[in-house]
Amino acid sequence: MLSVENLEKTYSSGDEALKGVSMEVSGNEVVAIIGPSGAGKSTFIRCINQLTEPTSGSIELDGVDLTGLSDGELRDQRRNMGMIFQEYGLVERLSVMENVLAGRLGYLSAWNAFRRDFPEEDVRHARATLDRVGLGGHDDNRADELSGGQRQRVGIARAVVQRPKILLVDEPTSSLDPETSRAVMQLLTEIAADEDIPVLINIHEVELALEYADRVVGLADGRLVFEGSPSDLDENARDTIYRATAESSSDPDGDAEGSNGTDPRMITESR
Ligand SMILES: Nc1ncnc2c1ncn2[C@@H]1O[C@H](COP(=O)(O)OP(=O)(O)OP(=O)(O)O)[C@@H](O)[C@H]1O
Repeated sequence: MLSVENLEKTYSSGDEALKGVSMEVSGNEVVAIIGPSGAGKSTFIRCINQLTEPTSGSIELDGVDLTGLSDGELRDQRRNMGMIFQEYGLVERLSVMENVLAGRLGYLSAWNAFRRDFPEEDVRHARATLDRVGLGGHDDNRADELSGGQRQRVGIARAVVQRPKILLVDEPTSSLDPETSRAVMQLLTEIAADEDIPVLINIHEVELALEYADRVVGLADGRLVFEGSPSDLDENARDTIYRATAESSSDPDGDAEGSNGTDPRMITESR
């Protein structure tokens, strides 16, 4: 289970990207984070993976606090978090198989990692995972020979072979056409069930979140302002998520979100 408590992030530029966000993600649920540009969605995912250091708050994965770890401890904990990126994050000149096996590098000794010497079991698992994501037979293709949708499937396979405890997914469909986007979202929901792990997805496209997520979280101006099932995300809820940024920038007290004060699902303060 991922448990985030009162997470804050202020960049050195002074930008307050997260202002006390708390949430839990567990089981094999698919949770979509939506919100306007600049709401803090990417910062949230990057803080969980410690690609960005939070300013304060706690992040626990299966009871282990991920903040303040030594480099070695962080390396071990990162193995537990599969990360999937908007721009795929592949090494374009390497083969599909080499890219997928990169997900196992964190398990190798430094010497074997240097030589890219993977156990046979890792290679078997990588091949089976490539079949699973619909890329069987593409092992030897270079990554730059693939379409965007295929590249994202390689990114998903690389995360899955880590055998992570959670998948963190940052805008997986932003570079894809609508049909491919739906196929990628479908695959992610199937992986959550097959691997029995939760999936936390930042996503711009609200309709995709509604179709594929079990739960939707709305961020606005660094705060969690909505949390509920897709069916709870009615027009009023959407309005709150997408209006809050504009209102808070003209609200000197910074407490404009939830100002309608009528909907119990709207979260007006950090928990
Ligand atoms: N590296 C950084 N240095 C300084 N400020 C940053 C940095 N990254 C993000 N920010 C600021 O933090 C705030 C939140 O940005 P973030 O990228 O997390 O939002 P987002 O919801 O993911 O937006 P988008 O949907 O456009 O990607 C914004 O004000 C942004 O300008």
